[in-house]
Amino acid sequence: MTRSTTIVPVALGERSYDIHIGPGLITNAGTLIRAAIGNRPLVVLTDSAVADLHLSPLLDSLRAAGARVLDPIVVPSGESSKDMAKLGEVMDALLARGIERKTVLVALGGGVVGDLGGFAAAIALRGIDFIQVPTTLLSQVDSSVGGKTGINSRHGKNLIGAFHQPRLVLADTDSLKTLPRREMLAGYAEVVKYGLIDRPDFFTWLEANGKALIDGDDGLLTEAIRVSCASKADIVGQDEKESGLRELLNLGHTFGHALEAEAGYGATLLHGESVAIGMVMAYDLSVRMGLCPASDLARVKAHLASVGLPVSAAHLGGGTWTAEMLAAHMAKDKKVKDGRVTFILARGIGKAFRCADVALADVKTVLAASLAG
Ligand SMILES: NC(=O)c1ccc[n+]([C@@H]2O[C@H](COP(=O)([O-])OP(=O)(O)OC[C@H]3O[C@@H](n4cnc5c(N)ncnc54)[C@H](O)[C@@H]3O)[C@@H](O)[C@H]2O)c1
Ligand SMILES: O=C(O)C(=O)C[C@@H](O)[C@H](O)[C@H](O)COP(=O)(O)O
Ligand SMILES: [Zn+2]
Repeated sequence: MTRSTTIVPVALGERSYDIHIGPGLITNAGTLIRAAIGNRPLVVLTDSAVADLHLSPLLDSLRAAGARVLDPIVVPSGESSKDMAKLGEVMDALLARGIERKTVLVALGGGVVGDLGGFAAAIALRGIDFIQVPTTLLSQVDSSVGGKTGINSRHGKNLIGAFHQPRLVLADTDSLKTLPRREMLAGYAEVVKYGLIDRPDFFTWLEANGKALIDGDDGLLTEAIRVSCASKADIVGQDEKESGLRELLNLGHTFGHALEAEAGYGATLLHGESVAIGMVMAYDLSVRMGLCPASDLARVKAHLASVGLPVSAAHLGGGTWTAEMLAAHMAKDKKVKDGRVTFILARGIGKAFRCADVALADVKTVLAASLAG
């Protein structure tokens, strides 16, 4: 049986790169990396869970292609590794290995390793190249593409970081076979996001095929990853540094990041879960503002719930969270301009748009409704 690879280009002038999507890419990484960037010293950053599952085949492949491979750097799994202390440890480990400007960091893992590693690469020796080898659905459809890198702060999500594009992305669909179901679902929320932003036909396709792809149907998964990456590449290609259009990729995140901040960046609430709840809130807000048909909110909610994603914040915080607490986090969003948060709202499925003219009272009503379930 042929195991074919799909390539999605990201067109960014001299920072352009390819996203390879398909099976067997980790075992073939050495050849693909050499073809893309030549024979350069490599250092792999990964997390402890991914190291146990996928690090050896990657290192074997890099060495077989003749690369000089420095000792890998392994951080603990999970969102808590996206912090200043861990960044310091990674920087120290990179410098201790004697990296040079031509050394390339290879981030093997989910969005945490990609965001942390990408930021470390952006600042090490004032910038070294990096390659993304995403191993979660979320990182294959979203975080490995587009060059947003960074860490969390006690002031909020991803508040410290840099735009730094990878030189290559290798999304090995075989790696998803070891991914826990909860993580598949979290990644699926970001897949749904693309349908809701501007691809209504994709959302309809997901309504029909979502469950099967989460269950691991290879063909459907590859197609969903391809469409997601193409959607993101299209937007990033037009607005690399988020001066406008790219803000659409934040659908559900203004609310979601507030939930994540309040939850404390741990396993209680995964990023994708917060995005699912946040997208429902964004549609709820759009309906309450008279912008979107209530039937579209119902469709979004029904689909997310049907695959097993959370659609309200009722289960979070043990009844102690308030709309005011969450609204305070939102004031630190990166989309704040002149003190006003730009919200990503929708006129329907696949009709997302940016809106800075939102009343705080409406936002608090939506938050309170979600907390009440
Ligand atoms: N830069 C961006 O554009 C962007 C986009 C979306 C999300 N993000 C960020 O990505 C992060 C979330 O990424 P994530 O959902 O991939 O989480 P993650 O990196 O924490 O990975 C999820 C869990 O799955 C494990 N894991 C990873 N690959 C595995 C595999 N193949 N088999 C078994 N276990 C595996 C990890 O060890 C971890 O425990 C958040 O910090 C979010 O803010 C960034
Ligand atoms: O790439 C983007 O742009 C996104 O907004 C993608 C999001 O899914 C992602 O979670 C991103 O990290 C959020 O960015 P932030 O700038 O709001 O921190
Ligand atoms: Zn996200």
